[in-house]
Amino acid sequence: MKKLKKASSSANVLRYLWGSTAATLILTSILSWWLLSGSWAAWHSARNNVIQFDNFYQVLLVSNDLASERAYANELVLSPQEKKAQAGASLDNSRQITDRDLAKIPADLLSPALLRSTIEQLKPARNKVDQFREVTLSDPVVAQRAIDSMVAATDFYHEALFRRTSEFLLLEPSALGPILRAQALGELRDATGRLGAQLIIPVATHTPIPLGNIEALSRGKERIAVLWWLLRTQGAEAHYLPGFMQQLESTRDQFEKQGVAMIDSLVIESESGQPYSVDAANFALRYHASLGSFNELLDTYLAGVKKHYVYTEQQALLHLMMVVVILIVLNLLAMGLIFYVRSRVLRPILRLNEIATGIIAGKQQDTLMNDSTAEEVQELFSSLGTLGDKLREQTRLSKTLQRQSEEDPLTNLLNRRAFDALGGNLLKLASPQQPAWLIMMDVDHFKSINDTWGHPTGDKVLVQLATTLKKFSRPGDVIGRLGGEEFAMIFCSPGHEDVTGYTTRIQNEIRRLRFEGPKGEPFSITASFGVASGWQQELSDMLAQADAALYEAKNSGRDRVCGLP
Ligand SMILES: Nc1nc2c(ncn2[C@@H]2O[C@H](COP(=O)(O)OP(=O)(O)OP(=O)(O)O)[C@@H](O)[C@H]2O)c(=O)[nH]1
Repeated sequence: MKKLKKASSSANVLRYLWGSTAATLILTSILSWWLLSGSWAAWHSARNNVIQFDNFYQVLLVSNDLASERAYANELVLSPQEKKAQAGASLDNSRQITDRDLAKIPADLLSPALLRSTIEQLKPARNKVDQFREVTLSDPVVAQRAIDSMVAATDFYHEALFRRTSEFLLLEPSALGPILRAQALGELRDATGRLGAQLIIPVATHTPIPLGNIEALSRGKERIAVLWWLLRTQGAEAHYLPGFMQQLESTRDQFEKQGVAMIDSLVIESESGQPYSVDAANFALRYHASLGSFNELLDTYLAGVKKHYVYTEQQALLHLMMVVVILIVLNLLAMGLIFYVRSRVLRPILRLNEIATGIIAGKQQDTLMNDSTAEEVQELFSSLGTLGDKLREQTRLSKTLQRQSEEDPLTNLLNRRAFDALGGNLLKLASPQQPAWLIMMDVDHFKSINDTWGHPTGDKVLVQLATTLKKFSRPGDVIGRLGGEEFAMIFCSPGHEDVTGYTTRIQNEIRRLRFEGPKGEPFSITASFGVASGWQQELSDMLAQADAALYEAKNSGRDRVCGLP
């Protein structure tokens, strides 16, 4: 029962270990998933921001290119004959930039159909502007048409841009601020360009500015004021674009002082009927120059935001990789620890338990251990081995001592004390049907053997007698040397016939024994027997009875058995 309990407790320990391993695996997987999903989401969002903003950058760039191209187109329309070639070259250069950036827009950003439509809108507008490569402005209506068709082509593209912006924001709401502000910058560039366009024809034709243009100027200024206000509301960009606000203010200052001031004075001149203080070509050039910083402003903003998004993405990726590496290391450590404890500590301890159980049961145990066992457990193995050796030595010693305390050293039969103890136990098992029989035996004239042949010869006789008694005894018989040349046997037997036969066989055997003196002199011996039987009585009483019978055998001539019923 105890053994079973020990075996099941060993199995339990292993079960608990596997249970803990499974629990650790599940918990670390949940923790890993939780940590990884957060880092993954952060990285994914940062990466999305980079991609989306990059896409938006492409689309916005074309808007900016178109605004710029419009300004060069205005310059060409208004330029005097001698400057036509230079203005044409600048316009060509600007158109190349627009076409290059348009070609770069991937099909999934703006549909090919939409791009085709933009190009189709652009082509006739450009053709109308190209009429002014050779001829100077003569018909203001034709010139206005050329300028308006360029504005219409830009408007068409802007519609597509707005649609795309709202799609971006749906995809990645976290980029809302930067994308709206970038769009506002693009709008600002466009609105400031359109403002100047309202004055080009009146200035070129030296006519008052029509009311419609004055209203358009007023709406344009309001639009620009709203855009300036919107751009002041900086979000997180304030941290990673520290010089941007300053650049914004200086751009505004430059535009107010040069562009807006020029427009305002032209409007006053128009309303007061004065001639314009600047000719159309100069106006176009100077106004275009006052818008130069808008392109830089947009470039600074877009490049800064993109750089920030790329940096954020790199940081998020680094964080994600660190989390992955840490989790892998942690998982490996946890697994390693579990397997270390299992193979180097737990299994050896279970083996130690087996060895200790074996030692308790008195079995010889093999205390060899695996080299990979933990050092402390190895020491335990070695100590247990030593303990086992010592216990076995102790057991052997105590067995020897016990045998010595119970044995007669000459004949190896039980001594008197052991005979009394074992004989007393046997007597307790006796019953009327199976009484105990006690036979006392004493060598006849043993003194004369000693005297005649010497003490060593007497010893040999005693040893030979002991051998003879053992030879005739049965398992369970208790045989002892009571002292000197006196021996006794006690056993249980149902009837005296058996005892008589047994005693006679021993008596005859002793008679047949042949001994030699120190010089080979032959002699033989006889012995006298006293028998007693009984149950439920003390051994000492039976010994007294047998002794009395032995006394009788001695007195009645020796070499005989007395006391049998
Ligand atoms: N050799 C030897 N002799 C022993 C030992 N123990 C006792 N004796 C001797 O045994 C002898 C016993 O002699 P007694 O008691 O006179 O008896 P006995 O000579 O046998 O005479 P009966 O018994 O009357 O026949 C003594 O001489 C003891 O010294 C022993 O261990 N070895």
